[in-house]
Amino acid sequence: MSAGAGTGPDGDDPVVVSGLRKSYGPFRAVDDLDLRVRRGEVLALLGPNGAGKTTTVEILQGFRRRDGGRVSVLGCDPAHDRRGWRARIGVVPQSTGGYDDLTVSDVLRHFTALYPRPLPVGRLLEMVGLAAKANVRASTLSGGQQRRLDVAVGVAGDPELIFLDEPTTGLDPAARREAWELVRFFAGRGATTLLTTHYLDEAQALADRAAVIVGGRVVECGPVDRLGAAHRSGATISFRLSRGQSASSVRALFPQLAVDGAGQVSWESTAPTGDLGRLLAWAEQHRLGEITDLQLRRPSLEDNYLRIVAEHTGQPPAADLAGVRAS
Ligand SMILES: Nc1ncnc2c1ncn2[C@@H]1O[C@H](COP(=O)(O)OP(=O)(O)OP(=O)(O)O)[C@@H](O)[C@H]1O
Repeated sequence: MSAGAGTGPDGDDPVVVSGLRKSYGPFRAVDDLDLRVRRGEVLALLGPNGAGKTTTVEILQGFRRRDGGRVSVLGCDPAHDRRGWRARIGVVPQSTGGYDDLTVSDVLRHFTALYPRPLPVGRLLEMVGLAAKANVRASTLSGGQQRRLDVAVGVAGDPELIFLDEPTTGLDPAARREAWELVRFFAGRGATTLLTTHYLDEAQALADRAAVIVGGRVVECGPVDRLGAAHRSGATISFRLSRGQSASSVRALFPQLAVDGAGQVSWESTAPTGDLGRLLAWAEQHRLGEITDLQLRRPSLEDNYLRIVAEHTGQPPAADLAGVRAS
């Protein structure tokens, strides 16, 4: 990786954004957005369609002008970027291609020539697993191979900061896993990565932290496994009633529970250990033996994400819409 990131008033953080604003006509697409990406981390940018992710990222890359706010990327303002600054960032956009009749190695020779300290073409080919395709026309590559070439192009200059925009959209499961390995590979080299994705499993697998953008601002930012922790209960407890069994006695213990038409009982518990203890004592008292399908489920990143988005859009989470809540 290239050395020499400057340390300025924002310390060593490669990306520092505060109060960012951008409107399209009367519509405010980015509205007082704050964000920090720390050196060497993978930060996932999450948010529903139209939340303002692409607008923000393109401002950081110097491809769009902002209306207001402060932006520092590798110590520089992207609105006044210099050639040297651009060479230190790598961009893998959502779709590239269009390499026509060039071979894979021609494409990489072309892009590496644009940088002062590029990675050697042979090295790039090996990194992305395309060495065997070096002399093949890029236009004949499969979708997954094409995406790997896109990644190689994006990192040709050995960047300190990599922007990955939905890197695995359209890839089959095996190609997705390979793309993940590439992200890990560059993270392992010390690069900082800003990953935009709609896949929560991808964020979970790759990111150190995640920022959720809703309505043009960051509404939540933190370690992926703690996202939304401040706003949610501990776990969902569920079990199935036996045939002919009534929920009334257990409802006396847990008034918030819901029972669906199939006798599935569930409730959100803020104290799951205590609740489980009381449930087991209830089962013992009623001589129920085994409790059918007893489960304690911690919220997944997806549950937390949907809840955060719901809180900030006023829409119920999709999971609640799908589930049967009434008794
Ligand atoms: N050039 C433009 N002119 C007018 N409106 C735009 C323009 N670019 C984006 N918008 C609007 O700004 C809002 C934010 O768009 P943006 O592409 O930044 O969202 P996003 O979070 O990247 O969405 P997605 O997840 O669908 O890619 C959307 O309502 C979009 O329609």
